[in-house]
Amino acid sequence: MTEQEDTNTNTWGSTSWTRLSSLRQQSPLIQCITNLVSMDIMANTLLAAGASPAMVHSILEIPDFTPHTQAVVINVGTLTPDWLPAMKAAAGLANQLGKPWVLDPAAVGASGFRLKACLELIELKPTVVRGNGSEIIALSMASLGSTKGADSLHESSDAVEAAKSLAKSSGSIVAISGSVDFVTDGQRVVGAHNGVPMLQKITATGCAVTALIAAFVATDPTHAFEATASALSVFGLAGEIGMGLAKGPASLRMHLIDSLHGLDQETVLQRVKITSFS
Ligand SMILES: Nc1ncnc2c1ncn2[C@@H]1O[C@H](COP(=O)(O)OP(=O)(O)OP(=O)(O)O)[C@@H](O)[C@H]1O
Ligand SMILES: Cc1ncsc1CCO
Ligand SMILES: [Mg+2]
Repeated sequence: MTEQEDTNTNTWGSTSWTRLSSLRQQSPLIQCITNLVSMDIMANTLLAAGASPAMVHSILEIPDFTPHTQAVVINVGTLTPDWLPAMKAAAGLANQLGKPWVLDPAAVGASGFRLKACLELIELKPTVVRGNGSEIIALSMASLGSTKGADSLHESSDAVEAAKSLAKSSGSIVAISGSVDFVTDGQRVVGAHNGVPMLQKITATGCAVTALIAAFVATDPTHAFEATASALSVFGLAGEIGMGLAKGPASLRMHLIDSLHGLDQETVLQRVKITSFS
């Protein structure tokens, strides 16, 4: 994999700023069917960015509620059999209504039950799939493989070929988080370089950035690739600024949310770093 000359950095800065400002103006409603660990940080990340989160996951509410949303996030991090029908109903309805939906295959390699559920959800055509390196490899190979629960045993760069193959077979944009966050549609590959390693020491930051991807895509569903890379970069940038103020993971969590809320145009234009790979 070769990194390309950095000529598009300014374009990506302005793309990221346009997406973040649209998000703040439009304040899209994002339905989150997510794991029990992630609910708080996911809702707070969406609010800080300018979106409206709603943790609505009963199958009885989906026919009334999902049509009013601008995007849906589905995360299998604490999946039990009773939640799966609601996830499928929401994903199916989003698909039918032409709304973007994003899958987070959290800890997909942990069990056959989770893997089968994720493969069934992929059949419902997510707009974007975002996982860490181990999750994308497990999902792409449809195998339990090496995993450490919700944490990754792989570098994100180890999963790029798996991500390209998953993107081609599913038609989804696939994103891998890690030291560089890669995004591919099966042909193009870009890497978002923003972020700090300490983000891994706060639970569910990956889940939170998946929800931010859904919110960015909601503001421009026809450019899901660009919106996904922008969301990953903006979240990483908020982490970098937050890290400058933090003493450890707990205060980083607070400063991450504050920094996302306070991001301004100059900072985004200057510091977003997204490059192309081939
Ligand atoms: N080594 C690293 N350097 C910089 N940023 C990182 C690094 N590893 C992860 N990140 C960032 O941390 C955030 C979470 O990514 P991670 O890959 O840890 O997700 P995850 O494993 O799915 O997390 P979770 O399951 O806890 O939600 C992303 O914004 C990612 O860019
Ligand atoms: C710790 C943990 N376990 C299942 S989901 C989750 C949150 C990070 O994905
Ligand atoms: Mg995860």
